[in-house]
Amino acid sequence: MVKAVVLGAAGGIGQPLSLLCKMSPLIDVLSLFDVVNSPGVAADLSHIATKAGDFKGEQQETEDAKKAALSGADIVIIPAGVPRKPGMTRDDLFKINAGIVKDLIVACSKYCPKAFILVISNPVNSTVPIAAEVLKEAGVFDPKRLFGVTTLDVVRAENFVAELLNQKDSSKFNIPVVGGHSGNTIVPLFSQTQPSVDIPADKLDGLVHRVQFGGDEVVKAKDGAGSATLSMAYAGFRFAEALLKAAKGEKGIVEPTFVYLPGVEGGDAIAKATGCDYFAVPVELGPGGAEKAINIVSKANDYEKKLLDEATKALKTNIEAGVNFVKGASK
Ligand SMILES: NC(=O)C1=CN([C@@H]2O[C@H](COP(=O)(O)OP(=O)(O)OC[C@H]3O[C@@H](n4cnc5c(N)ncnc54)[C@H](O)[C@@H]3O)[C@@H](O)[C@H]2O)C=CC1
Ligand SMILES: O=C([O-])CC(=O)C(=O)O
Repeated sequence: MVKAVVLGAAGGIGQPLSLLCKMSPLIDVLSLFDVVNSPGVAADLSHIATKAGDFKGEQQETEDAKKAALSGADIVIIPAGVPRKPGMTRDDLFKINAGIVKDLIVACSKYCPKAFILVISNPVNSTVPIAAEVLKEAGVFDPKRLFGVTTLDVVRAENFVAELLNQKDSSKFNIPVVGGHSGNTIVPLFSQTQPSVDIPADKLDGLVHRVQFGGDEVVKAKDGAGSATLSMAYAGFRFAEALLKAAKGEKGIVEPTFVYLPGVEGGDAIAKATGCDYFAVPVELGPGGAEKAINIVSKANDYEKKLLDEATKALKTNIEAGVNFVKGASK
C-alpha cells in the first residue's frame, strides 16, 4: 500500500501533478493538501476511477488537517509556495517560500518522518537545506529520503538537444544535469550524454544558456501568470515514479537529484571536490531512497569545469542562506 501526498495540491503544479499521481498504478492512496481549494481538487479527481482511490483534500491550515494529510505517507511531493513573476529571480522567492517549506517539513517530521520527501518549491538550492535542517532538529533526518527535484533541468536539456539535432524523440537521450536549480548553478554535462552527441561548437554556449535559463522563457511567456507548471508536473511525476519503482525493487534506476551529499554513499568525494554539501548529481535509487551518488562531476571536460566553478560559488551562498534560516531561528 503506497500513500502519496501532494502539499500545494491546488496550485499550478499541484493540480496536474495530482492528476498524474491519480493515474499512477504505483499509488494506492492519494492525499491532497493546500491552504485553498484542495477539497475541490480532490472532489474533481475522485470522479476518475483509477487505483489511487480513498483520498481527500485537506484545506485548513490546522494541525489536524496536516496530520490527516500526512499520516502514513510514503512519499510527500511539495510544490507549495509562490512562483516567479517576470523580473524576479528564484532567490526572490526565499522570503515567502522559506517559511512555507519550513512549516510543512515540521509537519512531515511529526506525521511521516520516514517518508520520501520531494521538494519542488523554489529556491530549491535553499529550500532543500531548510528541509534538512528542520528534519535534523527533529532528530529524524535521513539524507537518503530527502530530494530536491531538478528533473525539469534534465527534461529541458534532453528536449533542447533533440530539437537542436532535429530529432523527434528526446526520450532516447540521457543527459546528466548537475549542480543546483537556478541560473548558472545549473550545469548540463553534455559530454556525458548517452548516446553521445556532437553539439556544434558555435551552438554550445547558447544551448547551455537555454538549459540554465529555461525557466525564464516560461516566466516571460506567461507574462505575470506564473512559471512552469505543466512541464514541472511532468518532471516531478517522472522523478516520483522513478523513486517508487526503485522502492519496489526495480534495479538500475538513476536520476539526477539535489541531495545532501555527506549522507549518501559516494557523496563525500563529490562534496570534497565541489566544496558543496548539497549538489544535484545522478543518484542510484533503491528501496531506501538515494542509494548511491555517482561521481560524474569528476569526468567533466575543461569547458564544463569552468561552468562548475561558477555554479559552486553561487550554490554555496544559497545553501548557507537555507541552513542559516533554520539555525538562526533556533538560536
Ligand atoms: N523545482 C522546479 O524545477 C520548479 C519549481 N517551481 C516552484 O514550485 C512552486 C509552486 O509553483 P506553482 O504551482 O506554479 O505556484 P502556484 O501559486 O500556482 O501554487 C502554489 C500552491 O501552494 C499553495 N500554498 C501556499 N502556501 C501553502 C502552505 N503553507 N501549505 C500548503 N499549500 C500552500 C498555494 O495555495 C497554491 O495553491 C514555486 O515556488 C515555483 O517557483 C516551479 C517550477 C519548477
Ligand atoms: O523558473 C522558475 O521560476 C520555475 C522553475 O524553477 C523552472 O521553470 O525551472
